Amino acid sequence: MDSTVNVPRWTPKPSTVRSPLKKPTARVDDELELQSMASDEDDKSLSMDTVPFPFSTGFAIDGHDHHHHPPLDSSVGDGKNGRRVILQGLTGYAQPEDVLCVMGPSGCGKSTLLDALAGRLSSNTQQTGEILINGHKVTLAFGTSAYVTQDDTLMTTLTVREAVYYSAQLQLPDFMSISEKKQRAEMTIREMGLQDSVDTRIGGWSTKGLSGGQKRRVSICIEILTRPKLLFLDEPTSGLDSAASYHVMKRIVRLAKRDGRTVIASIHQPSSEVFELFHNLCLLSYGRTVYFGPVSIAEKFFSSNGFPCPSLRNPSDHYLRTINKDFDGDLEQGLGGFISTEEAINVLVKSYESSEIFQQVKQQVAYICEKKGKILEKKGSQASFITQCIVLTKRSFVNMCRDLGYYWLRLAIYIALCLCVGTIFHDIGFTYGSIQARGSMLMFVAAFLTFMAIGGFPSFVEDMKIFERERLNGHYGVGAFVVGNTFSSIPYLLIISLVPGAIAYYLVGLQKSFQHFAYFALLLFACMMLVESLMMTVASIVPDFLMGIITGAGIQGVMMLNGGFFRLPDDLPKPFWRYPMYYIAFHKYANQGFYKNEFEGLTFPNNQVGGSPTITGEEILRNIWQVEMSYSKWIDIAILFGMVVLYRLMFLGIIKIIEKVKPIIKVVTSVPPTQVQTDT
Ligand SMILES: Nc1ncnc2c1ncn2[C@@H]1O[C@H](COP(=O)(O)OP(=O)(O)OP(=O)(O)O)[C@@H](O)[C@H]1O
Repeated sequence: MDSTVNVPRWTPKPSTVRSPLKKPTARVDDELELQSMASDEDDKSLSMDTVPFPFSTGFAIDGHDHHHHPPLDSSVGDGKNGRRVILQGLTGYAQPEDVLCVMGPSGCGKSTLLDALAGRLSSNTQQTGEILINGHKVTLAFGTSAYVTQDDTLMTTLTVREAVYYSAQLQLPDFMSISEKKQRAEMTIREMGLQDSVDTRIGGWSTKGLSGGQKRRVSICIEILTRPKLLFLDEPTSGLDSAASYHVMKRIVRLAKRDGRTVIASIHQPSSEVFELFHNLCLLSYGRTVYFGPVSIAEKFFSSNGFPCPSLRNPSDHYLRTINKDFDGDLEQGLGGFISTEEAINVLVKSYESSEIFQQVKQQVAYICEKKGKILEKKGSQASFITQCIVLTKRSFVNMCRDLGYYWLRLAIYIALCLCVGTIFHDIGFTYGSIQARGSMLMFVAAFLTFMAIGGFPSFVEDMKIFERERLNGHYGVGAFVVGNTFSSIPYLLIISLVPGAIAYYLVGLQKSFQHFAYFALLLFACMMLVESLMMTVASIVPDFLMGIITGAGIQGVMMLNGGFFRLPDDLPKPFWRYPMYYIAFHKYANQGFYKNEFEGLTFPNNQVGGSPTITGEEILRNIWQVEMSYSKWIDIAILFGMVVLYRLMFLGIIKIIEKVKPIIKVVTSVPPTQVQTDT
């Protein structure tokens, strides 16, 4: 409870509702009313985290900056004629204890508005105008607000209880006991009506688990666990039946009321019961505001403009019917005959702009901004770094264990491949020909077995998606994610280095001592970790699974080609391939480590004419494979482990850089309002 702001409530009680068409009330009256209403709640608001959330983004449609705070505009490049406007000239606000409902036809810009408010617009979108929290500019991503996005990005292998409980451990403060965290998780699950499916796995494309509506509720559960001060919900009721929608929304409204939270929700088709739960309504049509104000007077606004709600129709259905021009059809306008939907929208937009409600909204925005409450702090997770690391390692371990595609399928294929290697190179012997066979076999293990790590890429991408969502909502830091992801994979990589490695090693009949096998398995493990780290780095830059696989395979292909087997090191063209690429490719160290481990100490018959009758392993390494003999095989393995650390740090660094650079790009690409107007 760190920010305490005493904010007057603006929304008039139903008895004091003024018709939008009545003469505007003087500002001083508003203030008096505000003050008196505020005093009713003084005690309560002083003890709560309250976050008035005025948003005022973009520019005036007529091009004049006639608002104290420029309104919102958001546009996106259409690839041909400059920019396409998604939102124009929106002004509004949201305040504690209230739920602001954003409604409009599909594609009207609801999600874009929520993204703009939450500071999450994609980089190809330009935004102008101001978004202020308590009168201050605040970046809302990374833990300052919670956002339930339209798509449910959840860990599909976990049960509902596990997903919510892990999340509780990640987000709730360390001073809360384990049982308190469990209790909070259970309570939130019950609040969202999921008590009957607590032990059901969430499920995804491969396995059916929860229904779409149940997943929606799990997503909401996870975000409301910490009772965030500012909550964005993008279509929280999609996929829910009307009763479930009502109960879910009622609980969210209760959360807002009881804890003084600010909630902004976009919604498609609220039943009349759900609609009545909202306080303020922001009705958008093709990026423009048709209405922003109390839900209770929206009906009057529509009827006064000639669009009264028929007696048996749900008001929200009526509003959407009136402002959806995607489908042809004329509307009846009062007694004035029929007009097209486009005209109806224009009438409503113009009427709203000249209405008293709009004046009040602007006054309210100005008032909240003048008051300048406390700056909304970034809270994020309150669990310590160590707790985050432990929980993420556990969660990721469970996920890897249950996701067949992550490691188990790879293990099966590795076993099959190693059986192939073991039978093709079976009992390799110590003939002169076995020198080449040994080299090829070891190179195959170093390059192709590790290459198969790209098979896990789809799972990496899923992990990254979940990370991105949780990171933006401030559930944990990048460092904890990297640690969790690294440590959870170690046991699996050890298994797939040991079991298939042993099959190949002993079937082929490489050096017999255990110490040699241990080195072989350890080197294979280091290579596997390295390739995984490389692929995670690729996933952080190319978070698309097809493009990522192609990129990862390409990088590895180049390294493999350049690792000193297909072209001997001395023959590699100097400027690029020999220096520096040969030293960057991990295959160099992998091949040389395997070769030193196998050839050192062995002697082979020499079939070369004119030479000595035998050739030692060291000579083979130096003269045939051109291995660097100035350091031991343990240095090769140490370099590989060093590369693992470096790649993991690169992974961490890239995520951090992307986080830092994205907002800068946004600022650089955003244009002043007048320019945007020209574009439109
Ligand atoms: N980054 C973007 N690039 C291109 N077009 C975009 C982008 N973001 C939004 N749009 C376009 O803006 C319009 C509004 O999209 P938005 O997702 O905000 O609509 P919505 O009201 O939430 O729709 P729905 O209710 O169907 O989810 C759409 O036509 C969409 O194609």
